Amino acid sequence: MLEASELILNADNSIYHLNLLPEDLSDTIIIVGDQNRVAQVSKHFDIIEVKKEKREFITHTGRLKGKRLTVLSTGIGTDNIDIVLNELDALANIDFDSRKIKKEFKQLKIVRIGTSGAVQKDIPVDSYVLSDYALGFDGVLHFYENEGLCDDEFSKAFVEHTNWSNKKPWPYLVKCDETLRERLRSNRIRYGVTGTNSGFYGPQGRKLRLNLQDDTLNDKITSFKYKDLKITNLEMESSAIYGLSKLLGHQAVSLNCIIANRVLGEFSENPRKTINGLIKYTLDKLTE
Ligand SMILES: O=P(O)(O)O[C@H]1O[C@H](CO)[C@@H](O)[C@H]1O
Ligand SMILES: O=c1cc[nH]c(=O)[nH]1
Repeated sequence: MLEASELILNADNSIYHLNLLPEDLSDTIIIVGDQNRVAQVSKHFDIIEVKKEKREFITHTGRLKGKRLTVLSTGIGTDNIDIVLNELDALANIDFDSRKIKKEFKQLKIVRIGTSGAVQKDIPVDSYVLSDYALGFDGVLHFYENEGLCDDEFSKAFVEHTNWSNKKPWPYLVKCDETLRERLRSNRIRYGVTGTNSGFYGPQGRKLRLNLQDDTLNDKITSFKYKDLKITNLEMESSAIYGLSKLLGHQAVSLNCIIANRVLGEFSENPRKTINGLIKYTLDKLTE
């Protein structure tokens, strides 16, 4: 039995941070960083059945072309993803009355629709990248037993190429779910390796007033190659989404809207329009 301090439920039996009851959730879930993006997704639904929120976690569940879908905001960062993935899984796979893990496992499909900055010249702003792999610079996965999940040879080559400081977490590489990737695939999408950072400024090599530990890190990220893989873009959630989904047995894919090109110093002139394009694309694919 899970103690009150471990599986934390609110007075109405909803899960602590997400404020959701098991029946509020569909098994296909779109996660977005920005709270305002939830309505940008759910405005396309034919009907919205559930609207709940707490802190940065806003959830709408509804139906589109007969398919039940949930869209949920995570806020920024892998620390929030640790909360969201664990609570989504609890909603699906733990009985809140008995506080025991259910005998029958329910698999969730999780699709991130997020913004991101490209680190390759040939990935233009306003394009879309599906993360075939996520490379985590954040360290969240190291707190879980994860033997055999990550490609350590890739990480070793990356650490050597970048002269990665041993004061930073060991970068971990996790693959997307191939079945869900197949479902979301098309020639409108590029594919790549997404670096997940623990911050937007220093950790992504942005220098405003503070000096960086390694001024050349982004150049080394751009020039890094392992077999036929190159790092394509940077954002702040995908590695923990992939890592925790794999450990929990769920399918996950991260779709990135490229709003910045860090090599060319460019930023999208209309990010909202580009994000809306990716939202429509994803909804079409999920309801095909
Ligand atoms: O647009 P979202 O989904 O928030 O994703 C990206 O944008 C945020 C930073 O501006 C980070 O969360 C990053 O991953
Ligand atoms: O450069 C960018 C753009 C969006 N989100 C990020 O995390 N980085």
